[in-house]
Amino acid sequence: MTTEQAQLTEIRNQIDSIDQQIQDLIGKRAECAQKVADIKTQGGNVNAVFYRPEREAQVLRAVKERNTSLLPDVEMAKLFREIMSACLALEQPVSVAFLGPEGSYSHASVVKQFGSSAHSVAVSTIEDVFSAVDKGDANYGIVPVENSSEGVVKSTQNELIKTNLKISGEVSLAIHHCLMSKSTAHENIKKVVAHQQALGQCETWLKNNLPWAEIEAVDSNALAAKMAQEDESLAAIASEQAAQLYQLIILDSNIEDFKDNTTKFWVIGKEDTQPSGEDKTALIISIHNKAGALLDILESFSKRDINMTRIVSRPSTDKTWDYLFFIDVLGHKDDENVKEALEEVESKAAFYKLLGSFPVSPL
Ligand SMILES: C=C(O[C@@H]1C=C(C(=O)O)C=C[C@H]1O)C(=O)O
Repeated sequence: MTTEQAQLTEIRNQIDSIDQQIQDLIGKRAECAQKVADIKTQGGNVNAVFYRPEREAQVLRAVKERNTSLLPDVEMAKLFREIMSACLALEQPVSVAFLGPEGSYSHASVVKQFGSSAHSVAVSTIEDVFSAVDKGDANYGIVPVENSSEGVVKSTQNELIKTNLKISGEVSLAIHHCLMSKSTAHENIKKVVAHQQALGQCETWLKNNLPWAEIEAVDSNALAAKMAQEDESLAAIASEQAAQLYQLIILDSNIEDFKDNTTKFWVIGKEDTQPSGEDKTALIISIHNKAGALLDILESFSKRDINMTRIVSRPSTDKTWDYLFFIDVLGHKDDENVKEALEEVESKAAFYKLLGSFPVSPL
């Protein structure tokens, strides 16, 4: 054996032994998760809630805080995200409705938030995500709220105004588009297919790199990838996961014109989420049409040092030129100062709806 081989064998033996220890510990962790399930279902409780977003956020934050390894904090947290996902599936596999088909960015956000052991349920519209959770066809749903270059998602806003469901989590997903095809050569591509939003986000890149190609908008990027699987003259713009799923070759990565392209998603469910120590609260209000009314409402937050992280306005659909405001603040609705501020806002607003409190995402 050469010295190099001997050195490698030595290290690989060490890795084998570490893996064995990790596996034993994961096994022990799974037993604990099972015990948690037994406690939750004690006395025949059939309404037990297994998924606890605030607890998961706390576990992931602790992982990041403890991390002194060579792995970046987020990579370490992602590993624990998967371990928790598998442990939760032992208690009860959680089902999550998303805007399909598989391989969409909504699908990627399900995996980011719930891990790959979650059971994802593809539906065809954002309205269907809400109704799947409402009817109990899925435990949770994930809906896109806002994209950094394209703005708010109107159909999600419309549903949020009407729904009785609560927001229980937030996922930020960096959107990196890839150009993919069955063919390995750019010159074979006659047409590029993608969702209108993705085409818009890659417009300059397409002009510079595939000036000869025809461009066609289709219903979703994942559908575009499906089409490219069947026709070598097509290239699709979609996610890396879509390329894997539809067995396409990635010709170019990160082809979006704006590099910080990010979409924010919300998790919707039936339960209130307990405080995790670092939370956000989302609400919708409309105000009386008088001078200073909005300022008056915002003061309820600012005088208590409550940080407002987002305010988005849109015309109300039932009264012309009345406005609705979608507001996010830092803090949980049960935190004393947030609670007081919300009570005050409710008393001042013409319309008030609390959408929920949820953990600030550790991932
Ligand atoms: C184990 C529990 O249930 C689930 C699994 C968790 C885990 O594996 O750490 C954390 C929260 C819950 O989603 C719990 O409630 O503590």
